[in-house]
Amino acid sequence: MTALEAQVGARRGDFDIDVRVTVEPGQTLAVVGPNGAGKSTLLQALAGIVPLSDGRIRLGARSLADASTGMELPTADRRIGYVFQDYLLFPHLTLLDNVAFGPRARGATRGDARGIARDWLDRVGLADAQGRRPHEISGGQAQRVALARALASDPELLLLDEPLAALDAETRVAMRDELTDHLARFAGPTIVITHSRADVTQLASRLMVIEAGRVVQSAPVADALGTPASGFAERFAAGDFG
Ligand SMILES: Nc1ncnc2c1ncn2[C@@H]1O[C@H](COP(=O)(O)OP(=O)(O)OP(=O)(O)O)[C@@H](O)[C@H]1O
Repeated sequence: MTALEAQVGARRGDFDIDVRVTVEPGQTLAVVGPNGAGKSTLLQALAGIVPLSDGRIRLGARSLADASTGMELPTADRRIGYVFQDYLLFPHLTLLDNVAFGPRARGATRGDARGIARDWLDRVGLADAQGRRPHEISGGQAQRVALARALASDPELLLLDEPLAALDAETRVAMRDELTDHLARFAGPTIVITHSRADVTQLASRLMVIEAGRVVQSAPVADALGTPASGFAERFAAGDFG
């Protein structure tokens, strides 16, 4: 079983984060905070897109990064599934090849990678659309492809950056239910960034509030929402952000 244990120091120009995060296998941690608090920076540091300035990242027995030695495992070798805020599908590739990209990058033959991709498109209900390109599908479908692509590479850690934010209200409710099912089947740790209280209560078991690059609160969801530790956390718990 693979837990995430990280102490993440990272810089973005004048801005920096210093966040300790632990997520157990099969657990989902929701990360909330005001705009610019450093939530995406945290995920990008975990994924190796932004280097650590301080701290270390461990995933199970593996060290992904250690600032004390300068070790940074390349993103492709971290075994991380990442759903970006705006999905970032490859526009010129079919849905099948978008999803096959991860397994292919991990060394699967073209045929095997496509087989895995077909299986994942089937699981997210898009088997019939495998030959389409991203501009030919809806936002909800793109969200499903992005999730299939993240999971098809058999990740040990799942990072979701506002995965439902771009969807209309009705689609969001349906996709939240689908995401709940996928997360229940995923054995590794998951971190989901969101601005939605409904996402937190339905998807996550723990909640972490980040403000100005620092952890303000980290607790089981019910405790965090019941005793919010800051003005932002209080407004979030009251459902002011949807
Ligand atoms: N590529 C970059 N170069 C320099 N600064 C950046 C870069 N990306 C983000 N920042 C800055 O880093 C800070 C944190 O940004 P980040 O995207 O991590 O916040 P966030 O909590 O995810 O915000 P949001 O809720 O708006 O997505 C912000 O002040 C932002 O302006």
